[in-house]
Amino acid sequence: ADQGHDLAYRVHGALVMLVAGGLFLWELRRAEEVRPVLDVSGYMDGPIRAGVVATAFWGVVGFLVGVFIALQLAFPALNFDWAQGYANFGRLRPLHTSAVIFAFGGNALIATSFYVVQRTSAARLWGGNSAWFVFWGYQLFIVLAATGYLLGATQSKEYAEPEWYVDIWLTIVWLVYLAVFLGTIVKRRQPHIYVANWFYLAFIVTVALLHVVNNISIPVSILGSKSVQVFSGVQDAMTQWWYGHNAVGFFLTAGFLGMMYYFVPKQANRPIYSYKLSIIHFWALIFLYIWAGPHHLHYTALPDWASTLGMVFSIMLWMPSWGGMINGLMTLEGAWDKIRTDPIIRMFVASLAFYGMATFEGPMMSIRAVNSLSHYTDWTIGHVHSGALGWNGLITFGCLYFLTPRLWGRARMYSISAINWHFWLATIGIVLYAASMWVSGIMEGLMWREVDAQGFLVNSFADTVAAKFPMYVVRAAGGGLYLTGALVMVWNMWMTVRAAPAREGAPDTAIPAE
Ligand code: HEM
Ligand code: HEM
Ligand SMILES: [Cu+2]
Repeated sequence: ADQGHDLAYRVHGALVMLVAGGLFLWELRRAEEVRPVLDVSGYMDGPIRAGVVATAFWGVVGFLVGVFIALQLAFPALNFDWAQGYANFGRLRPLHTSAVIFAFGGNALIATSFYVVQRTSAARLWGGNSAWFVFWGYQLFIVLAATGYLLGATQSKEYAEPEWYVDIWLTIVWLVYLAVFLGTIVKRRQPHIYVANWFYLAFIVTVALLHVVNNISIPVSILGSKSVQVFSGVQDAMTQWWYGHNAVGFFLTAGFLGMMYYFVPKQANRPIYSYKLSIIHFWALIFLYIWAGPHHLHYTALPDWASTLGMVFSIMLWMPSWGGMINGLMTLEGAWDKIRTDPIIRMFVASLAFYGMATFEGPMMSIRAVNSLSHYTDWTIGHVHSGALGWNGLITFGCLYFLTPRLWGRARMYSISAINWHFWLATIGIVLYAASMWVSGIMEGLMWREVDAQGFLVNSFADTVAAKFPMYVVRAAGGGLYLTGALVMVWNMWMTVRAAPAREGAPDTAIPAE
């Protein structure tokens, strides 16, 4: 904190010092305390409750920043002069992407994976308080990353912006996460390893690998935040998009499929449609995803063959993706009426529909001819958000509605009609977001390539920016609706914990496996 070469490093030094000091005092104060012996047969749900709260909290923060940067794009005056260098679009954009993917999505994944692995293994989380370390260690990572962006510490790799010391910290937290998850599986009392755990495990292992390889860098000084990448030029670009694409594939897809495979059958009260299909599409998905990264680098210095390879694997990826969607949707066979009566099921179904849409659109955009139109345009942004808001967002909301009453001993959510409101606010928000971005993306793509009879470009870049204004306003409005829905959810969760009727019967015990 005292010797750091730059502001971010010094602030982070002070922050870590405060956290360490606080922990020291906390440990000291409980040193004399007699601690109750934990009920060894019960599940460890404390870190999951904390994770549910953190998911909702970071979700609201991330959506709020999303709406604000959407407004900044429509109304550039919102890049206030007094906030230049801290809260302009360039600083806030990575804050948004990390808040929604890693803070909102990551907390949802950690919390649900801890819930699912205990229930399906009939075992308490392995490693004593390690799960708490994972939870708090991960929050510290989020705070270091977020404050780092505002203070200008970034290695400029999309979705991997944090600097070297934050990366090292995340690696430690992540390895403990892996140990807790694997340890629980090893000590399971149910011989079978349920398929949801396969997806979660693939997510944890692959993200560890991606994170470490993409962040190999040498710090300029041990007392400063700046570091230099080991790879350079096109190798660096390829490593980055191998990482970036598989962050989508394993963070936003495989992990969330783990959620899907537990919570959709549970909420529908039906077995999954096909166990065989789940195994086939699991192996196909993880094998194909790893090769598709070059579709982010079409028409660059990347060799043609690599770009073709990425395109071919992306197109093949359509099949295992839809395998997951079909397996989720068909689980409702015989229970389709629930779509009408149960808004949580409706959220899951809509989420799977958006997953299907995004994984059809992605392979299409990976075709070089299509990409030459879509790349650099808002079409990509629309694709991202139909996956992120539709698939990741809605399935997470469904899981939060499933978990909140169960984790706080309530019979049900406080208000079912508020879930309905949330569903419609979110769905209309997504439709406005995706539709406006399709229009604006295809429009700007076509305007950029329009030439007159002499072969001169017809439109200046500024013309295309001006033409996008109405679509930017519609996108911001869609984001506003989505954010409002999330606030309704937070209110509903709060009221459930405070005022919903208590659940009858015994609390969960670890036998038999659910
Ligand atoms: C209220 C909801 C949201 C709004 C209004 C919003 C808005 C935005 C805006 C304005 C951008 C910058 C686009 C640009 O640079 O042209 C962006 C980027 C991005 N957002 Fe969101 N967002 C929202 C929710 C989410 C969620 C829930 C996720 C993920 C789970 C997400 C993931 C991303 C990603 C990955 C990018 C970067 C896209 C790229 O570089 O291609 N967003 N968002
Ligand atoms: C079969 C599945 C998928 C394929 C083949 C695919 C393919 C693609 C392609 C070709 C691009 C545009 C690259 C460019 O022009 O720069 C892209 C961008 C992106 N996709 Fe997908 N996609 C798939 C599914 C998804 C899903 C389900 C999500 C979200 C949950 C997602 C999130 C993203 C993000 C965040 C980007 C923007 C990356 C960036 O430039 O910052 N994709 N995808
Ligand atoms: Cu990709």
